[in-house]
Amino acid sequence: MARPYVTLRRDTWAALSNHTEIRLDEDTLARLRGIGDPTSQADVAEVYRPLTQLLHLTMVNAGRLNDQRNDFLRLNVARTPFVIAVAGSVAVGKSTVSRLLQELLRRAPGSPKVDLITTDGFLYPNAELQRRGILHRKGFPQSYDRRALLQFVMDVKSGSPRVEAPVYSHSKYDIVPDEKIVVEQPDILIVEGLNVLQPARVEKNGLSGLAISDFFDFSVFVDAKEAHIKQWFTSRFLELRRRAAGKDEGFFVQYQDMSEEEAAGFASEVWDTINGPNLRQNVAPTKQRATAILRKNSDHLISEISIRKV
Ligand SMILES: Nc1ncnc2c1ncn2[C@@H]1O[C@H](COP(=O)(O)OP(=O)(O)O)[C@@H](O)[C@H]1O
Ligand SMILES: CC(C)(COP(=O)(O)O)[C@@H](O)C(=O)NCCC(=O)O
Repeated sequence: MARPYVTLRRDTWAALSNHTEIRLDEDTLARLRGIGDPTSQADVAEVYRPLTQLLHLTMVNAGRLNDQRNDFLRLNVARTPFVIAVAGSVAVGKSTVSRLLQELLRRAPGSPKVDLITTDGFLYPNAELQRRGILHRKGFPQSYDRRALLQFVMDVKSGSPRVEAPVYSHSKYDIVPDEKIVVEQPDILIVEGLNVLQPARVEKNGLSGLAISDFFDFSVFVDAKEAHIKQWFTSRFLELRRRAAGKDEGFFVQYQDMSEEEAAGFASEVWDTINGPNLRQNVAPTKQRATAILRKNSDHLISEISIRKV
């Protein structure tokens, strides 16, 4: 049976890259890594350099096609941003992948302006989630203001000069009122989030039939076995709790009185009741929609890469 993907082992993938020097110094890499994420210089060279090259060639050719199409249509419009999505479970390491791609793409020929936004800014505030009875469903598709997110991506992709996105704080566990991220005509926009590859819903009114994924030029799904991701989630929870020790503000203060075992048990329960079901029901089923799938083994090491060929 024909498959739309070509799947390559890491060493075969690494050999595709020419030896253009895209390097990150150790301090920069340390700044980009998420909590508990061991991404190394070897990963940059073997996994992210070929991915950056593939992204860059896709971008250059998409830009050319757009220019020619606009000429044909006699449209006098500027080039609009190339949009890259990064999808995958909670705690799989999307943020590290997104921040690395941002940094590496900034170093690509022409030094493009690369902005990054996370979809958590479009979560409904806790008070609204509570009103809807879905506070225990944070991260599920229905916990986002999907219409506002779609409008945001359409506005950026259409070349609007200035577009604002709301901001979520993990430490407050809520939307930060009055804080905004401003996106001003980047060459590349990276959109990171659990549900970015969800297909369109059929709505009764308004923007029916469209999803943010209709505006992506390239998408990456970060994949791993659920048992490993749960382990990373639990370790991160314990680490964040440790870091909150002695502080009197922030979401993790409430877990200070628990023993390590109780805290691990609590994280495991959050996984089993919220993030695990969300992964299985909503996130994992969108994997095959991605242009690239990065498969991680138990150590976060990317061992296999699949790329859509048709
Ligand atoms: N409770 C938290 N407190 C502070 N930072 C957090 C918390 N949960 C997640 N993060 C950070 O937020 C980012 C997004 O986390 P998450 O949505 O789980 O995606 P991923 O781990 O795939 O990047 C990561 O950089 C992570 O380290
Ligand atoms: C904020 C998130 C929903 C992820 O948001 P994303 O940027 O992927 O849209 C997730 O990281 C999270 O914190 N889930 C919380 C589940 C819970 O503890 O209720």
